[in-house]
Amino acid sequence: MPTTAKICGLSTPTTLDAAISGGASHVGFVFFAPSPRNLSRDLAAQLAARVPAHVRRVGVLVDPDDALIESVVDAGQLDALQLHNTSPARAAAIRAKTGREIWAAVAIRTRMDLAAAASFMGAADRILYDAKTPPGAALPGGMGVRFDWSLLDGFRHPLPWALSGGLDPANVRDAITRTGATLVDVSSGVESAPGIKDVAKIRAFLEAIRTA
Ligand SMILES: O=C(O)c1ccccc1NCC(=O)[C@H](O)[C@H](O)COP(=O)(O)O
Repeated sequence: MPTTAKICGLSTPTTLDAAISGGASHVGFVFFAPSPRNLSRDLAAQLAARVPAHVRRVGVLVDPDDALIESVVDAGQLDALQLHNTSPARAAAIRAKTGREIWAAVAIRTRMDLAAAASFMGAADRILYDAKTPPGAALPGGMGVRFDWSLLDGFRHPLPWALSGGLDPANVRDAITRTGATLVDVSSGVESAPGIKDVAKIRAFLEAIRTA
């Protein structure tokens, strides 16, 4: 099965267009104030309008309250909500309330961290295995941290899944070969500085997965 990609943290028309024309299956919009990729509702609406129907819009949220969800889901025309630091019960409630596909981010550093994935059965539609960011870090994702992919060896995935954390144009082919991921997610690996996406790196990443 060919691998597809979500380019996360897009915030300009030019870089969004590069992700779309390069073949991304998903584009990610971050709604988390401390992030350099945080979008206002209005900018999200402008960007969302550029996305063709075959590309899915994923909103990235950190244990969001109802007000934030109500503010961004329609404005960003979000097809899926990627939830970080959110309990299974809350994820299930958000899924019931919005009717949107739910991706549960599970932060991985050790094999024991994988156990959390099963707790999202019935609450989420997909697990995003992401690297655990360092204690005290400002963000739970988007920091270019990679986890040991061998932790996934032999793991019985409880749900469809995607691989994330520290991917870039140079390592994504190995990541796919090593883990068998059919969906990969990248943010800082296609940036020139935090929050600044780089068109050439986006193209290189998408080209790399096409030839994986
Ligand atoms: O990217 C952010 O700023 C962000 C902020 C708050 C929660 C999650 C965030 N990103 C989540 C993502 O989906 C990233 O693509 C993922 O963590 C991988 O990031 P990277 O290691 O930089 O490729």
